[in-house]
Amino acid sequence: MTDSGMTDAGVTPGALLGVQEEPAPALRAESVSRTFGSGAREVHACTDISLEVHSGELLVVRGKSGSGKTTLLNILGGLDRPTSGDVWIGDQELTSLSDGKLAEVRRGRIGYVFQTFGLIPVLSAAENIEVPLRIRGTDPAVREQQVAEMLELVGLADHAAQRPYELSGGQQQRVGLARALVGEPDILLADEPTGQLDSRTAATMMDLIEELVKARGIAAVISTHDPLLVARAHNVVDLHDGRLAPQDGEARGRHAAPVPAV
Ligand SMILES: Nc1ncnc2c1ncn2[C@@H]1O[C@H](COP(=O)(O)OP(=O)(O)OP(=O)(O)O)[C@@H](O)[C@H]1O
Repeated sequence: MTDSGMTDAGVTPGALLGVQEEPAPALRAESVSRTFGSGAREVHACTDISLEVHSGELLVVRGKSGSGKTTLLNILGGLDRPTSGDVWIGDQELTSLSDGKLAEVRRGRIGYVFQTFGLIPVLSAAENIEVPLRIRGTDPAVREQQVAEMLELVGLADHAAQRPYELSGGQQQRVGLARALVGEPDILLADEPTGQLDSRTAATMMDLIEELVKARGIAAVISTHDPLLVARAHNVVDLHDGRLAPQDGEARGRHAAPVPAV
C-alpha cells in the first residue's frame, strides 16, 4: 500500500472490493471564516462555512446584500485568505500557499466572471478574451485558435473586433465568460454575473453557463440575488449574516453541497 492509499498495483482498496468510489470534489471549503476589522468594528463576513462542488456541477450561493457572498467567493478563488479554515482545489490546499504559488493556481485553474464584466475598454472582444493566454505566454497561433473557439462558443464570432462599449450588456458578459473559460479552468467563480442584465438576458447567460459547466466538467460557484436563476443549479446554499442556512430542499443535485459539521 502506498501513502496515497493505493495498493502497489495502483488500485484503491475500494476498487479492489468493487465499491463505487465517490470522486473527490473539485472545490472544497472546510470551516471557513473571515473577519474584517477588530474590536467594536469587527465584522464576521463569513462564519464556519463548509461546502463542496464536484466537476460538472453548479452551486448557487444566494443571499441578501451584505450576507457575505463576495467574501466567500473571493476566498474560494484564492483572491482573499480566510481568517481560519481551509480551501482545497482538488488536492491542493490554497490557504497555506505563498502569494506567488497562489497566483499560479489562480491563473492556471480558476476562471472569474464579475458583475461589472471587468473588460478592458481599449481592447476588442477577441483581445479581452486573449488576455489570460498572453499572461500565460501561450503561443500566438494557439492563442488565435483558442480565442476563435471561445468567441464561437459564446455566440460572438461576428463581434470579435468590437470594443466593450460597442457591445450590449449581455454580449459584454459573454466576453467575460469566454475570458474566464479560455484557459480551461477546473473552477469557475462568478459573483452576481447577471446583476447588470435584464431578466431575459440573465436567463440566457445562466443557460450558457450551465451548458458550459456540464460540457467542460467545470465546478462552478455563482452568487446571485435572483431567485429565478437557482433553477439551473445542482445545489443551492443560502447565506445569512455570513452563515450557511440549512437546506430547504430546493437543490436538485445528487447530494447537498454543504458538508455537515463533524
Ligand atoms: N474589506 C472589508 N473590510 C471591512 N468589512 C468588509 C470588507 N469586505 C466586506 N466587508 C463586510 O462584510 C460583510 C459581507 O460583505 P460581502 O461584500 O461579502 O457581502 P455580499 O453578500 O457580497 O453583498 P452584495 O450582495 O451587496 O455584494 C458586509 O458587512 C461588508 O460590509
